[in-house]
Amino acid sequence: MLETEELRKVYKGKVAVNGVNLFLERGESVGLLGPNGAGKSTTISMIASLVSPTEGDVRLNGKSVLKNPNTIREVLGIVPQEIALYPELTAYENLKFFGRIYGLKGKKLESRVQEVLSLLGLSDRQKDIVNTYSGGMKRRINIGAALLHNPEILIMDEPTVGIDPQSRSYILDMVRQLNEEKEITVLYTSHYMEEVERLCDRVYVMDHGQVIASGTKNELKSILSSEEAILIELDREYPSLTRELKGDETILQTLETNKGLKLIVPKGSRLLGKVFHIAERHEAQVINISVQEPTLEDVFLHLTGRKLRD
Ligand SMILES: Nc1ncnc2c1ncn2[C@@H]1O[C@H](COP(=O)(O)OP(=O)(O)OP(=O)(O)O)[C@@H](O)[C@H]1O
Repeated sequence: MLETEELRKVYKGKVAVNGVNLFLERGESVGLLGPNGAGKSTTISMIASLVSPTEGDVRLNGKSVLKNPNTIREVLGIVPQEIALYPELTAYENLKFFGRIYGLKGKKLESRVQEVLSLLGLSDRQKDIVNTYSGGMKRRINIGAALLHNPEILIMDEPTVGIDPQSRSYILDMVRQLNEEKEITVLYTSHYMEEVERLCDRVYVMDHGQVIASGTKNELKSILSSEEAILIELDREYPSLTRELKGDETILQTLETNKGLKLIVPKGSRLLGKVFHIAERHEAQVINISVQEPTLEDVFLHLTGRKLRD
């Protein structure tokens, strides 16, 4: 349905996107995962015809979007990272304004605004000015603005950054519902791997302007079929213990987490006992120790040597 061909963007000599090939089949929910600065926003801005590529093209049902930018604007809803609303207008007035931009009028506009408000769970608050809303509610209206014209494809640029857990959960459920029930094709950009794991059938992993891996979640995780993670929860930080584990040749990677340490080890290496013993030697108080299957975060770490969020 939608594909990019060797998309490239250079800003004043700096390469932001470097030969990206993506495709989306109708009805799919696809994740675009990568750290800050990976080139995700630039890629989707080119897909939406908001930024012109230095090289490459975007094709919608086989036709060049560069040559016919209006074709994509009609079928695409794009949710930008920044809130783009009029703070002194009510939610209802904002949505009416955006609906008119899409050419909706009269009863059709009114009923579509009410449908979208209900989908957003904000019908009760529609007469309140946007300035009085929480960050999460503003985000929901921002999403609503992209849905008014009933798009076939929805592209979202990190729609849950910096909002409360309740709104986050609401947005994730809503995106799932739009994809599964309304059959909207979704491209979901995020640096939260757990969101991509929850929402998306297929994932592209981007870093430094390039796609470094792609596939279904299981395909990506199978990259790590020879590894597993040991999670150690500690009562506090133990720098000398961390140093020793980082220097241990049988441990592939040692990462500090907010609760303790995560060790990537060869599968079946039975290092649990040894790790426990080392912790004991450093008089570390172990609250919990467990073995975990790889996550998409681990896949990213394996491919780049870095965490998704630094
Ligand atoms: N308008 C611009 N002018 C110059 N450089 C830009 C511009 N937009 C993006 N860049 C640069 O291109 C690179 C990719 O940025 P982009 O915003 O696409 O990444 P991202 O993966 O979406 O990251 P984030 O999650 O922080 O938005 C970055 O190095 C960024 O500084």
